[in-house]
Amino acid sequence: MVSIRIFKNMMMRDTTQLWSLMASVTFVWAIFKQWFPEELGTHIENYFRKLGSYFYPYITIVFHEYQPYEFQRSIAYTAIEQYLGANSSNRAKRLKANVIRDGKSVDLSIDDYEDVTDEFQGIKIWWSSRKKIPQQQALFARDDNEKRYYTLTCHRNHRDIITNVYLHHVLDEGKMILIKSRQRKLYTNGNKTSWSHIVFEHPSTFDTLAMDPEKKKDILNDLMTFVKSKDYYKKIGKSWKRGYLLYGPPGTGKSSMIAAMANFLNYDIYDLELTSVNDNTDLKKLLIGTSSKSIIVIEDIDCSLDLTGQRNNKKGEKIRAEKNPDPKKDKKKEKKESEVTLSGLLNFIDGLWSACGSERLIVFTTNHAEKLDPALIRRGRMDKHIEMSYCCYETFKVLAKNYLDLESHELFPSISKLLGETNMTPADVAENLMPKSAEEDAESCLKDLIKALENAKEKARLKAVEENAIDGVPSESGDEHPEDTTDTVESGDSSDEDSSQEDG
Ligand SMILES: Nc1ncnc2c1ncn2[C@@H]1O[C@H](COP(=O)(O)OP(=O)(O)OP(=O)(O)O)[C@@H](O)[C@H]1O
Ligand SMILES: [Mg+2]
Repeated sequence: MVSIRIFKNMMMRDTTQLWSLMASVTFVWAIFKQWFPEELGTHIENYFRKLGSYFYPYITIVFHEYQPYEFQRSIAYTAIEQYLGANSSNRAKRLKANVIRDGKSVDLSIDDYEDVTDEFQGIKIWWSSRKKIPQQQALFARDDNEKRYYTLTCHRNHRDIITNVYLHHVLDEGKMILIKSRQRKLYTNGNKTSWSHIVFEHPSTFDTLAMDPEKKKDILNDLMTFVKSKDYYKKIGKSWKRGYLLYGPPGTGKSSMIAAMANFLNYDIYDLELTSVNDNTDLKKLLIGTSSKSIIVIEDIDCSLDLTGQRNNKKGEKIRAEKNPDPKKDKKKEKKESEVTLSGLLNFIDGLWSACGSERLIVFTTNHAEKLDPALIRRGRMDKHIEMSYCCYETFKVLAKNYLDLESHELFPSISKLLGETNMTPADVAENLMPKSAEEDAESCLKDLIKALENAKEKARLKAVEENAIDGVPSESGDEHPEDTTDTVESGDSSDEDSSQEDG
């Protein structure tokens, strides 16, 4: 330990001495250079450079905070700042603190003029944090004009490993730390061509999401494989993106699943409201403006986009009809607004989408997968189709655990039976499981649910009787299996067979 410290001090002292010697030689040479013919001057300079590199076996790489003509902070500088903050905070003597996440955590980085060492595969690396202060800075001026930079110094024998391996390691790790510590954002296209955002703090996670455990595991595996597959996508010549189609009746957890995905991957969400986008050009502008590590969501795709290429804006129409009773005006507006087409969206997914940015998920949701054009949801565009279905017993067990802290109860078998006989969405089951007053205990919540399931079953039965009567089919009242829609219970496949599929 002591010997390492002595060596380090020697190294740093030698480095400093050699630097000052080199600086003096450079200065003297700058004075004398003008007296030599140009060609001879270049020869002498090259000779000195070789001689210098013989005596000074170190190389230094500089990372500036701002690159010339760039207004954004350099990504490399920011990543190094994070890396050094995380890896040297117990070795550096002075650190800068930045409070993030509404004061809940502190982000550390090494202070100006601080030197720290790092070790990589047995190689020693010296990092320094420096800044250049403009010569004429007002006494109390802010430090906006100060030019900060990091220098990395290492032995020239290790040049290849440092530049090809170590720097990648530093940048990747720095970026990972940055992603973990940053506040995630939910972007919406309030303006026609730009995004506005708020902090994304949806509490949904894969733990709180109730669905068949096998399906959940499959989705988690798919997401984990995706995030680790940068090199694989490159190898197969595909852009690093993946499309998900979430389909199922309202209240089955499609939006909750998107929030859980974002929380799991630490991604931002871009919630794209197609009905407020003017045309394909604006759509492109918006999509190009998205950043990597994000999920681009288009909810209710069947309501936002008509498959003939014209939009069928149900929500928009309703609002317009209320606001603007003049049908002519309405038509005009409709014409103006109906310029985002299916082909525009497909072109984007296939063309620009593939060419710009990476590490993005695009998620479509719909209540009616059968209405969607097969071209839109074919593999390659929507790679994974996930059905969110009615509450089955497995789903109920997750909800009971989350809402009531119950893993088993004598009423569970009755609930399991009823769930097999009628369709109820997880949203409705969750609502029934939630205590409505401080006095209500877990058992009374389960009883509420049983009552609601029995009501739903009865409603479905009556509806079936009614429909059969209209069709002229005599029906036996009582024990037929209810399969049709009621007010609170949606029709559909209540089977919990895994319908999510994955491309090869
Ligand atoms: N699978 C689920 N797991 C846990 N909670 C759920 C689930 N499905 C629904 N919920 C509850 O119901 C509420 C509504 O669910 P969500 O908005 O995710 O449904 P959706 O499928 O997106 O519906 P829609 O098609 O109407 O948009 C959620 O806030 C959540 O509390
Ligand atoms: Mg939804």
